[in-house]
Amino acid sequence: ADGELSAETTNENKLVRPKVEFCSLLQHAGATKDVFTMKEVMFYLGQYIMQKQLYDPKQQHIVHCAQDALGRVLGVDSFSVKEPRVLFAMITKNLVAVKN
Ligand SMILES: COc1nc(N(C)C)ncc1-n1nc2c(c1C(C)C)[C@H](c1ccc(C#N)cc1)N(c1cc(Cl)c[nH]c1=O)C2=O
Repeated sequence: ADGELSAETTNENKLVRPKVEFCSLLQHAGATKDVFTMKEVMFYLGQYIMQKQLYDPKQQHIVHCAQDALGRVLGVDSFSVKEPRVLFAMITKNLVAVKN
């Protein structure tokens, strides 16, 4: 059904190449390469969010990113970490699949 996460997207071993601005954001979180697995993308984004404390102090599953490069890259002012479909949809717009 539409809105279903494609197995492709959520396959954490899938190799992807982040677009330029997204890649510099991952590098800000410590990444040192330009091809990642989806699992690595989620790890570095998670590190970025925690390091910059972008989560809401009260509702910690909400990430506020309107004033941050993350918001520009994902195209939203805030999101919930409890919405995998929404999250993967925003993230995959910034990735190009790597043919291997
Ligand atoms: C604000 O978030 C948190 N705050 C706290 N505090 C104590 C304040 N503890 C844990 C989390 N937290 N929960 C989840 C995640 C985190 C951290 C690593 C951001 C990750 C995650 C979420 C969003 C992106 C993006 N852009 C990347 C990774 N995540 C994941 C969500 C999905 Cl859909 C796939 N993989 C994940 O790791 C979760 O469920």
